[in-house]
Amino acid sequence: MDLGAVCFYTLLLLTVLLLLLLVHVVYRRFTTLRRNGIPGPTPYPLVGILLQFLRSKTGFIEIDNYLFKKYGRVNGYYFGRAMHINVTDVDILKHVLVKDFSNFTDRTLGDGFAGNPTLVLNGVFFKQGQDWKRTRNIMTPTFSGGKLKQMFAELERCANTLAENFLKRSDEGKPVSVKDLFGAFTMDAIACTAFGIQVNSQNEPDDPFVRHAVPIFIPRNLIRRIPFLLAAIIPGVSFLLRVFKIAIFPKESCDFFSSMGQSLIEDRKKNPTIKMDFLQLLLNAELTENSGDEQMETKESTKRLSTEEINSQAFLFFIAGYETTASLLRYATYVLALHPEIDQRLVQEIREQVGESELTYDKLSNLKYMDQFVNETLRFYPPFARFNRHVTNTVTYGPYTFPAGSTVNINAYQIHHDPDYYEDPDVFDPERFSTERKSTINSITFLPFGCGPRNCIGMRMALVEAKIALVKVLQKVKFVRCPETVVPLRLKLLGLLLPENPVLVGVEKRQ
Ligand code: HEM
Repeated sequence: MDLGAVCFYTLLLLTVLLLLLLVHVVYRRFTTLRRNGIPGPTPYPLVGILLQFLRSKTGFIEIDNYLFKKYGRVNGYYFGRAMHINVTDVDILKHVLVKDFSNFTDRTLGDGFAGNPTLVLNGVFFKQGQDWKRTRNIMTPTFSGGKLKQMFAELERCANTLAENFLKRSDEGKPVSVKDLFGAFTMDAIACTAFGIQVNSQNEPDDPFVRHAVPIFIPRNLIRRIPFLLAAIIPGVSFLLRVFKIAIFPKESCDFFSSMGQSLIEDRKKNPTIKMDFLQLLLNAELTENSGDEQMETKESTKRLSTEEINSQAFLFFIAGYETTASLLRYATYVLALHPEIDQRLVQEIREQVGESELTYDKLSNLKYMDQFVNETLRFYPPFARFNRHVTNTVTYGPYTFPAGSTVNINAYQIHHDPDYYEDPDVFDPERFSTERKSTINSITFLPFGCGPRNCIGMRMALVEAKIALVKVLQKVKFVRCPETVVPLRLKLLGLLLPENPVLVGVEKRQ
């Protein structure tokens, strides 16, 4: 055999060996879950369930339901290369969210997230490990009941504008897309509570704040999602996203909020104010920690947030609080349009407890039926219905081993509609949350704000904001079902729970 042929056959052999090695590595990867006792569908090589996900009209409502029915309360699948484990078992949920929190501290952000600017990545939602803990510890006091009380007047001002706007729409006698009005309200509310600026997005949609905020929440079409989907399949794509700064959040909007926050912070530092917004509260936390002693300073600096970090938190409140709270209000009005008897009870309670008098924080806290109604709305339609935890170290629960690096998914929508956890789960019944009955609900199965040390930091704020809006609006108008109201709602679940079409209801002036 001549030298050329020897080289050719050696190369061929090496190529075959390399291919076999690759097949072996891919095979090992895509059988990891099964080898660890986690049942699930046989994955399509490289893409996992990605194609089913793209085809599905209801997103994870249908997919998770199918997996649960076929494989049980702990099941696994692959999204691209990533290993995912769905859990609806209460005991394991308790371990993941609370008891073994140190092994589940972080969220899995996904490879597609790498290209986002630091304004986004510095937000507490996205931070990891010790850095998350430090940030969360500094932020927690800013959400106390006392601080919220001080923001009450601003929230009330925004809610008054909202009620007036609904009243105007009642004169028009046309179906109303309630999300548009509630979205503008939550935007105003966040602008004043997070940044301390008065925006009237409810009546001035051309305000620069509004113009830059709106694109953040418009879902990307398939073409624009391709780079992020590729990152889930092909190793190395996330590196390219980072290098070329290809971000899920629109760059222009991020730049706008980054420089706006920066100049607000600088301005506040130069001209101290007694404003009571999150920006100021975080700045106060920074100043309180500043002892003036240089040695101390270095030690203490781990306890403070940098200007850049403060800016990121204010931006995050906006991302986390805008769509979620507006969604809660959208679903609440939809329910009221279909259930006039619930509307009646709410209005009666508002008349008895508030009447024509001024609304206060304490009066709001005394609205018991309102609280039951809001909780049941959050159970029935949890706005942020699917969240996750990253598995840091391999851990075993009974027959299941969760490999390090995999992701545990918690589908609150599915858990809230599980007949083993809620009797007649598809019946809307605020009485489930009455004083007598609510103790029968296992807290780990009510997850609209997540659970454990990494739950929603804005929960109290969201509840106060939503309840003020409902009181003010229901004092003025009534929601009714109209021919354009779609019943039942068709929903899609990605992380947020969204209706397929805008929710349209009739609005009538309350007599
Ligand atoms: C009805 C409205 C809201 C709902 C349903 C909601 C729901 C959630 C959920 C499910 C999580 C994940 C929890 C977990 O992983 O266990 C979360 C996290 C978070 N939410 Fe909310 N949220 C709402 C409003 C707000 C508001 C108004 C703010 C801020 C002003 C906010 C700020 C945050 C932050 C910062 C996190 C991340 C916490 C961390 O990682 O430490 N949320 N939210």
